[in-house]
Amino acid sequence: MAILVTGGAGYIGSHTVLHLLNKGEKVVVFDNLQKGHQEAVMEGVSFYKGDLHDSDLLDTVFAENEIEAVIHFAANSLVGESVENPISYYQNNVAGSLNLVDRMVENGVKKIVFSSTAAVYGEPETVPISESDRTVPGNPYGETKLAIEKLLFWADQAYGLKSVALRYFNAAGADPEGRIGEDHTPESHLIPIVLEAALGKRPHVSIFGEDYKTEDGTCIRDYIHVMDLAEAHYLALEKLKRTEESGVYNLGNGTGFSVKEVIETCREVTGRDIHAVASPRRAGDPAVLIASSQKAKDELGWMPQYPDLKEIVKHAWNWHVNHPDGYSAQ
Ligand SMILES: NC(=O)c1ccc[n+]([C@@H]2O[C@H](COP(=O)([O-])OP(=O)(O)OC[C@H]3O[C@@H](n4cnc5c(N)ncnc54)[C@H](O)[C@@H]3O)[C@@H](O)[C@H]2O)c1
Ligand SMILES: O=c1ccn([C@@H]2O[C@H](COP(=O)(O)OP(=O)(O)O[C@H]3O[C@H](CO)[C@@H](O)[C@H](O)[C@H]3O)[C@@H](O)[C@H]2O)c(=O)[nH]1
Repeated sequence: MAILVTGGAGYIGSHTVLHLLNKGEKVVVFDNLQKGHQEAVMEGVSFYKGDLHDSDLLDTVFAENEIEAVIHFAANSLVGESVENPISYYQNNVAGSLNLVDRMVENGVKKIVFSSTAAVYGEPETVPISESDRTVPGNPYGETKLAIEKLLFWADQAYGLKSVALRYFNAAGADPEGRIGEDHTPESHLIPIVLEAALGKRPHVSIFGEDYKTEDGTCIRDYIHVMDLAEAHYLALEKLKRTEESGVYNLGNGTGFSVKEVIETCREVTGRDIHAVASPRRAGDPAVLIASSQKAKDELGWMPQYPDLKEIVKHAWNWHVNHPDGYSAQ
Protein backbone atom coordinates (compact mmCIF):
# COMPACT_ATOMS: atom_id res chain seq x y z
CA MET A 1 0.00 0.00 0.00
CA ALA A 2 1.22 3.51 -0.77
CA ILE A 3 0.75 6.99 0.64
CA LEU A 4 -0.34 9.68 -1.80
CA VAL A 5 1.36 13.01 -1.04
CA THR A 6 -0.25 16.02 -2.74
CA GLY A 7 2.13 18.96 -2.92
CA GLY A 8 4.99 16.50 -2.43
CA ALA A 9 7.30 18.58 -4.65
CA GLY A 10 6.88 21.59 -2.37
CA TYR A 11 8.89 22.59 0.66
CA ILE A 12 7.26 20.68 3.54
CA GLY A 13 5.90 17.97 1.23
CA SER A 14 9.32 17.04 -0.18
CA HIS A 15 10.85 16.79 3.30
CA THR A 16 7.96 14.60 4.40
CA VAL A 17 8.41 12.35 1.36
CA LEU A 18 12.09 11.96 2.25
CA HIS A 19 11.16 11.07 5.83
CA LEU A 20 8.49 8.57 4.76
CA LEU A 21 10.99 6.85 2.45
CA ASN A 22 13.43 6.60 5.38
CA LYS A 23 10.63 4.91 7.32
CA GLY A 24 10.23 2.34 4.52
CA GLU A 25 6.92 3.68 3.20
CA LYS A 26 5.91 3.57 -0.46
CA VAL A 27 5.09 7.06 -1.69
CA VAL A 28 3.27 8.56 -4.70
CA VAL A 29 3.57 12.32 -5.30
CA PHE A 30 0.91 14.48 -6.98
CA ASP A 31 1.87 18.09 -7.69
CA ASN A 32 1.11 20.64 -10.41
CA LEU A 33 4.57 22.25 -9.89
CA GLN A 34 3.06 25.74 -9.60
CA LYS A 35 5.50 26.24 -6.72
CA GLY A 36 7.20 22.88 -6.30
CA HIS A 37 10.26 21.35 -7.94
CA GLN A 38 10.47 17.92 -9.44
CA GLU A 39 14.15 17.84 -8.38
CA ALA A 40 12.95 17.92 -4.76
CA VAL A 41 11.20 14.56 -5.20
CA MET A 42 13.53 11.68 -4.44
CA GLU A 43 14.39 9.23 -7.19
CA GLY A 44 12.21 6.14 -7.34
CA VAL A 45 9.06 7.92 -6.15
CA SER A 46 6.10 7.77 -8.60
CA PHE A 47 5.37 11.31 -9.68
CA TYR A 48 2.16 12.61 -11.26
CA LYS A 49 2.18 16.18 -12.56
CA GLY A 50 -1.41 17.23 -12.06
CA ASP A 51 -3.85 19.59 -10.45
CA LEU A 52 -6.23 18.98 -7.54
CA HIS A 53 -9.10 20.08 -9.78
CA ASP A 54 -8.39 17.29 -12.30
CA SER A 55 -10.84 14.56 -11.24
CA ASP A 56 -9.91 12.22 -14.09
CA LEU A 57 -6.22 12.28 -13.21
CA LEU A 58 -6.94 11.79 -9.50
CA ASP A 59 -9.11 8.77 -10.40
CA THR A 60 -6.22 7.42 -12.51
CA VAL A 61 -3.81 7.84 -9.58
CA PHE A 62 -6.18 5.93 -7.29
CA ALA A 63 -6.72 3.24 -9.96
CA GLU A 64 -3.02 2.77 -10.73
CA ASN A 65 -1.78 2.69 -7.12
CA GLU A 66 -2.99 1.01 -3.96
CA ILE A 67 -3.38 4.17 -1.89
CA GLU A 68 -4.13 3.61 1.78
CA ALA A 69 -3.93 7.25 2.87
CA VAL A 70 -3.40 10.78 1.57
CA ILE A 71 -1.19 13.49 3.03
CA HIS A 72 -2.55 16.71 1.58
CA PHE A 73 -0.07 19.61 1.38
CA ALA A 74 -1.06 21.09 -2.00
CA ALA A 75 -2.34 24.62 -1.47
CA ASN A 76 -1.64 28.31 -1.79
CA SER A 77 -0.10 29.31 1.53
CA LEU A 78 0.82 32.98 1.78
CA VAL A 79 -1.01 35.20 4.23
CA GLY A 80 -0.37 38.53 2.44
CA GLU A 81 -1.18 37.14 -1.01
CA SER A 82 -4.47 35.71 0.28
CA VAL A 83 -5.58 39.15 1.44
CA GLU A 84 -4.81 40.55 -2.01
CA ASN A 85 -6.39 37.69 -3.98
CA PRO A 86 -8.91 35.75 -1.87
CA ILE A 87 -10.62 34.18 -4.90
CA SER A 88 -7.52 32.23 -5.91
CA TYR A 89 -7.24 30.97 -2.32
CA TYR A 90 -10.86 29.77 -2.23
CA GLN A 91 -10.39 28.26 -5.70
CA ASN A 92 -7.26 26.29 -4.90
CA ASN A 93 -7.53 25.57 -1.18
CA VAL A 94 -11.28 25.06 -0.86
CA ALA A 95 -12.46 23.91 -4.30
CA GLY A 96 -9.25 21.94 -4.96
CA SER A 97 -9.33 20.17 -1.58
CA LEU A 98 -13.07 19.53 -1.92
CA ASN A 99 -12.41 17.79 -5.23
CA LEU A 100 -9.63 15.69 -3.70
CA VAL A 101 -11.86 14.62 -0.80
CA ASP A 102 -14.67 13.85 -3.24
CA ARG A 103 -12.38 11.59 -5.32
CA MET A 104 -11.03 9.93 -2.15
CA VAL A 105 -14.55 9.08 -0.98
CA GLU A 106 -15.49 7.85 -4.45
CA ASN A 107 -12.36 5.66 -4.61
CA GLY A 108 -12.76 4.29 -1.08
CA VAL A 109 -9.65 5.93 0.44
CA LYS A 110 -10.52 6.57 4.09
CA LYS A 111 -7.55 8.34 5.71
CA ILE A 112 -6.16 11.83 5.24
CA VAL A 113 -3.61 14.01 7.02
CA PHE A 114 -4.30 17.65 6.21
CA SER A 115 -1.90 20.63 6.33
CA SER A 116 -3.72 23.19 8.38
CA THR A 117 -2.18 26.24 9.96
CA ALA A 118 -1.81 28.50 12.97
CA ALA A 119 -3.58 31.08 10.79
CA VAL A 120 -6.93 29.46 11.72
CA TYR A 121 -6.68 31.14 15.15
CA GLY A 122 -6.41 34.74 13.95
CA GLU A 123 -5.32 37.09 16.72
CA PRO A 124 -5.12 34.77 19.76
CA GLU A 125 -6.63 35.80 23.11
CA THR A 126 -3.80 34.09 25.02
CA VAL A 127 -0.57 32.27 24.17
CA PRO A 128 0.50 29.51 23.98
CA ILE A 129 -2.46 28.57 21.78
CA SER A 130 -4.31 25.30 22.38
CA GLU A 131 -6.40 23.40 19.86
CA SER A 132 -9.58 24.20 21.81
CA ASP A 133 -9.00 27.98 21.58
CA ARG A 134 -11.35 29.99 19.39
CA THR A 135 -10.73 29.96 15.65
CA VAL A 136 -11.37 33.34 14.06
CA PRO A 137 -9.01 33.62 11.07
CA GLY A 138 -7.69 37.10 10.31
CA ASN A 139 -7.05 36.42 6.61
CA PRO A 140 -8.57 34.43 3.71
CA TYR A 141 -5.76 31.86 3.83
CA GLY A 142 -6.69 30.84 7.39
CA GLU A 143 -10.39 30.84 6.44
CA THR A 144 -9.80 28.40 3.58
CA LYS A 145 -7.87 26.01 5.83
CA LEU A 146 -10.56 26.17 8.52
CA ALA A 147 -13.22 25.48 5.86
CA ILE A 148 -11.44 22.23 4.93
CA GLU A 149 -11.03 21.23 8.59
CA LYS A 150 -14.82 21.59 8.86
CA LEU A 151 -15.39 19.63 5.64
CA LEU A 152 -13.22 16.83 7.07
CA PHE A 153 -15.22 16.80 10.30
CA TRP A 154 -18.47 16.31 8.39
CA ALA A 155 -16.90 13.84 5.94
CA ASP A 156 -15.99 11.67 8.94
CA GLN A 157 -19.64 11.72 10.12
CA ALA A 158 -21.04 11.04 6.66
CA TYR A 159 -18.53 8.71 5.00
CA GLY A 160 -16.23 7.49 7.77
CA LEU A 161 -13.31 9.44 6.27
CA LYS A 162 -10.79 9.67 9.13
CA SER A 163 -8.58 12.74 9.27
CA VAL A 164 -5.85 14.43 11.21
CA ALA A 165 -5.52 18.19 10.71
CA LEU A 166 -2.06 19.43 11.65
CA ARG A 167 -1.98 23.14 12.44
CA TYR A 168 1.63 24.04 11.86
CA PHE A 169 3.18 27.22 13.09
CA ASN A 170 6.13 28.58 11.03
CA ALA A 171 7.96 25.86 9.10
CA ALA A 172 11.70 26.51 8.70
CA GLY A 173 15.05 24.77 8.27
CA ALA A 174 16.02 22.08 5.78
CA ASP A 175 17.10 18.46 5.53
CA PRO A 176 20.07 18.26 7.96
CA GLU A 177 21.98 16.30 5.30
CA GLY A 178 21.48 19.15 2.82
CA ARG A 179 19.79 17.11 0.05
CA ILE A 180 16.70 19.32 -0.18
CA GLY A 181 15.64 22.69 1.19
CA GLU A 182 13.31 25.66 0.78
CA ASP A 183 13.08 27.25 -2.67
CA HIS A 184 10.14 29.54 -3.42
CA THR A 185 9.99 32.07 -6.24
CA PRO A 186 9.45 34.76 -5.19
CA GLU A 187 10.42 33.97 -1.59
CA SER A 188 8.15 35.45 1.04
CA HIS A 189 9.11 33.60 4.23
CA LEU A 190 11.21 35.44 6.76
CA ILE A 191 14.16 33.08 7.35
CA PRO A 192 15.02 32.36 3.68
CA ILE A 193 14.64 36.08 2.92
CA VAL A 194 17.09 36.98 5.67
CA LEU A 195 19.50 34.32 4.38
CA GLU A 196 19.18 35.68 0.83
CA ALA A 197 20.21 39.06 2.24
CA ALA A 198 23.16 37.35 3.96
CA LEU A 199 24.16 35.90 0.58
CA GLY A 200 23.98 39.35 -1.01
CA LYS A 201 21.06 38.29 -3.21
CA ARG A 202 18.97 41.17 -1.86
CA PRO A 203 20.18 44.48 -0.44
CA HIS A 204 18.23 44.26 2.81
CA VAL A 205 15.41 42.63 4.78
CA SER A 206 12.23 44.63 5.26
CA ILE A 207 10.78 44.42 8.76
CA PHE A 208 7.01 44.44 8.32
CA GLY A 209 5.87 46.62 11.21
CA GLU A 210 7.72 47.82 14.29
CA ASP A 211 4.62 49.04 16.12
CA TYR A 212 3.11 45.74 17.29
CA LYS A 213 2.40 45.30 21.00
CA THR A 214 5.48 43.12 21.55
CA GLU A 215 8.70 43.85 23.41
CA ASP A 216 10.65 45.09 20.38
CA GLY A 217 7.56 46.04 18.33
CA THR A 218 7.98 43.28 15.73
CA CYS A 219 5.82 40.17 15.16
CA ILE A 220 6.51 37.03 17.14
CA ARG A 221 6.31 33.55 15.59
CA ASP A 222 6.99 29.98 16.67
CA TYR A 223 9.49 28.42 14.22
CA ILE A 224 9.37 24.66 13.81
CA HIS A 225 11.93 22.52 11.95
CA VAL A 226 10.60 21.05 8.72
CA MET A 227 11.92 17.57 9.63
CA ASP A 228 10.03 17.71 12.93
CA LEU A 229 6.91 18.49 10.91
CA ALA A 230 7.70 15.53 8.64
CA GLU A 231 7.90 13.19 11.63
CA ALA A 232 4.55 14.50 12.92
CA HIS A 233 2.91 13.47 9.62
CA TYR A 234 4.32 9.99 9.94
CA LEU A 235 3.07 9.75 13.55
CA ALA A 236 -0.35 11.12 12.57
CA LEU A 237 -0.71 8.41 9.94
CA GLU A 238 0.37 5.76 12.41
CA LYS A 239 -2.25 7.01 14.86
CA LEU A 240 -4.95 7.01 12.19
CA LYS A 241 -4.10 3.41 11.34
CA ARG A 242 -4.02 2.41 15.01
CA THR A 243 -7.11 4.17 16.35
CA GLU A 244 -9.17 5.19 13.30
CA GLU A 245 -9.98 8.41 15.20
CA SER A 246 -9.93 11.88 13.68
CA GLY A 247 -8.10 14.70 15.45
CA VAL A 248 -6.58 18.19 15.31
CA TYR A 249 -3.08 19.04 16.55
CA ASN A 250 -0.89 22.13 16.84
CA LEU A 251 2.75 21.76 15.83
CA GLY A 252 5.24 24.28 17.14
CA ASN A 253 8.07 24.53 19.66
CA GLY A 254 6.22 26.66 22.20
CA THR A 255 8.78 29.47 22.00
CA GLY A 256 8.30 32.74 20.16
CA PHE A 257 10.93 34.80 18.35
CA SER A 258 10.41 38.33 17.08
CA VAL A 259 11.37 39.32 13.54
CA LYS A 260 14.34 41.24 14.97
CA GLU A 261 15.45 38.20 17.01
CA VAL A 262 15.29 36.00 13.91
CA ILE A 263 17.45 38.48 11.98
CA GLU A 264 19.94 38.59 14.85
CA THR A 265 20.10 34.78 14.99
CA CYS A 266 20.77 34.71 11.23
CA ARG A 267 23.61 37.24 11.72
CA GLU A 268 25.15 34.98 14.39
CA VAL A 269 24.81 31.77 12.34
CA THR A 270 26.05 33.20 9.04
CA GLY A 271 28.62 35.61 10.47
CA ARG A 272 27.52 38.08 7.79
CA ASP A 273 26.20 41.61 7.86
CA ILE A 274 22.46 41.68 7.25
CA HIS A 275 20.90 45.05 6.63
CA ALA A 276 17.33 45.45 7.96
CA VAL A 277 14.94 48.28 7.06
CA ALA A 278 11.73 49.26 8.86
CA SER A 279 8.67 48.88 6.57
CA PRO A 280 4.90 49.12 6.95
CA ARG A 281 2.90 46.25 8.41
CA ARG A 282 1.84 43.44 6.04
CA ALA A 283 -1.94 42.97 5.88
CA GLY A 284 -3.33 39.95 7.71
CA ASP A 285 -0.40 39.42 10.13
CA PRO A 286 -1.28 38.70 13.76
CA ALA A 287 1.18 40.08 16.34
CA VAL A 288 2.00 36.86 18.20
CA LEU A 289 1.57 33.16 17.34
CA ILE A 290 2.99 30.60 19.76
CA ALA A 291 1.83 26.99 19.97
CA SER A 292 1.06 24.64 22.77
CA SER A 293 1.85 21.27 21.19
CA GLN A 294 1.17 19.28 24.34
CA LYS A 295 -1.69 17.39 22.67
CA ALA A 296 0.57 16.21 19.80
CA LYS A 297 3.17 15.12 22.35
CA ASP A 298 0.63 13.26 24.47
CA GLU A 299 -1.46 11.64 21.73
CA LEU A 300 0.94 11.24 18.79
CA GLY A 301 4.11 10.73 20.83
CA TRP A 302 5.69 13.62 18.92
CA MET A 303 8.92 15.10 20.26
CA PRO A 304 10.74 17.73 18.18
CA GLN A 305 14.38 16.81 17.51
CA TYR A 306 15.51 20.29 16.41
CA PRO A 307 13.82 22.83 18.71
CA ASP A 308 16.76 25.26 18.76
CA LEU A 309 16.27 28.26 16.43
CA LYS A 310 20.02 28.46 15.82
CA GLU A 311 20.07 24.89 14.58
CA ILE A 312 16.99 25.48 12.41
CA VAL A 313 18.73 28.49 10.82
CA LYS A 314 22.00 26.52 10.49
CA HIS A 315 20.28 23.80 8.43
CA ALA A 316 18.53 26.40 6.28
CA TRP A 317 21.83 28.27 5.79
CA ASN A 318 23.61 25.05 4.79
CA TRP A 319 21.03 24.58 2.02
CA HIS A 320 21.11 28.21 0.83
CA VAL A 321 24.88 28.55 0.82
CA ASN A 322 25.24 25.36 -1.23
CA HIS A 323 22.26 26.13 -3.51
CA PRO A 324 22.24 29.92 -3.86
CA ASP A 325 19.99 29.60 -6.93
CA GLY A 326 17.83 26.88 -5.40
CA TYR A 327 16.91 23.89 -7.53
CA SER A 328 17.21 25.81 -10.81
CA ALA A 329 20.99 25.44 -10.79
CA GLN A 330 20.89 21.62 -10.42
N1 LIG B 1 5.39 26.91 5.23
C1 LIG B 1 4.77 27.10 6.37
O1 LIG B 1 5.29 27.74 7.28
C2 LIG B 1 3.39 26.53 6.58
C3 LIG B 1 2.79 26.72 7.84
C4 LIG B 1 1.51 26.22 8.05
C5 LIG B 1 0.87 25.49 7.07
N2 LIG B 1 1.48 25.31 5.87
C6 LIG B 1 0.77 24.49 4.87
O2 LIG B 1 1.63 23.41 4.49
C7 LIG B 1 1.43 23.07 3.13
C8 LIG B 1 2.76 23.06 2.42
O3 LIG B 1 3.38 24.32 2.54
P1 LIG B 1 4.77 24.63 1.83
O4 LIG B 1 5.39 25.73 2.60
O5 LIG B 1 5.50 23.38 1.62
O6 LIG B 1 4.26 25.22 0.46
P2 LIG B 1 4.80 24.96 -1.02
O7 LIG B 1 4.20 26.02 -1.87
O8 LIG B 1 6.29 24.83 -1.02
O9 LIG B 1 4.19 23.55 -1.38
C9 LIG B 1 2.88 23.39 -1.90
C10 LIG B 1 2.97 22.45 -3.08
O10 LIG B 1 1.65 22.21 -3.57
C11 LIG B 1 1.66 22.30 -4.98
N3 LIG B 1 0.29 22.71 -5.37
C12 LIG B 1 -0.35 23.87 -5.04
N4 LIG B 1 -1.59 23.87 -5.57
C13 LIG B 1 -1.74 22.69 -6.22
C14 LIG B 1 -2.81 22.12 -6.96
N5 LIG B 1 -3.96 22.75 -7.16
N6 LIG B 1 -2.62 20.90 -7.48
C15 LIG B 1 -1.45 20.21 -7.31
N7 LIG B 1 -0.40 20.72 -6.64
C16 LIG B 1 -0.55 21.95 -6.10
C17 LIG B 1 2.73 23.33 -5.31
O11 LIG B 1 3.26 23.20 -6.61
C18 LIG B 1 3.78 23.03 -4.24
O12 LIG B 1 4.71 22.09 -4.69
C19 LIG B 1 0.42 24.08 2.58
O13 LIG B 1 -0.85 23.48 2.60
C20 LIG B 1 0.50 25.22 3.57
O14 LIG B 1 -0.71 25.92 3.63
C21 LIG B 1 2.72 25.81 5.60
O1 LIG C 1 10.38 40.05 4.44
C1 LIG C 1 9.74 39.75 5.46
C2 LIG C 1 8.98 38.57 5.56
C3 LIG C 1 8.26 38.35 6.73
N1 LIG C 1 8.30 39.24 7.74
C4 LIG C 1 7.55 38.96 8.98
O2 LIG C 1 8.04 37.75 9.51
C5 LIG C 1 7.00 37.03 10.16
C6 LIG C 1 6.92 35.64 9.55
O3 LIG C 1 6.47 35.78 8.21
P1 LIG C 1 6.44 34.59 7.15
O4 LIG C 1 7.76 33.88 7.17
O5 LIG C 1 5.98 35.16 5.86
O6 LIG C 1 5.40 33.59 7.77
P2 LIG C 1 3.88 33.83 8.22
O7 LIG C 1 3.23 34.95 7.50
O8 LIG C 1 3.86 33.90 9.72
O9 LIG C 1 3.16 32.52 7.68
C7 LIG C 1 3.77 31.23 7.75
O10 LIG C 1 3.36 30.62 8.94
C8 LIG C 1 1.95 30.43 9.04
C9 LIG C 1 1.68 29.77 10.36
O11 LIG C 1 2.05 30.58 11.43
C10 LIG C 1 1.51 29.54 7.88
O12 LIG C 1 0.16 29.32 7.94
C11 LIG C 1 1.86 30.17 6.55
O13 LIG C 1 1.52 29.27 5.50
C12 LIG C 1 3.33 30.43 6.51
O14 LIG C 1 3.64 31.15 5.32
C13 LIG C 1 5.72 37.83 9.95
O15 LIG C 1 5.50 38.62 11.08
C14 LIG C 1 6.06 38.76 8.78
O16 LIG C 1 5.39 39.99 8.82
C15 LIG C 1 9.04 40.40 7.66
O17 LIG C 1 9.07 41.21 8.57
N2 LIG C 1 9.74 40.62 6.51
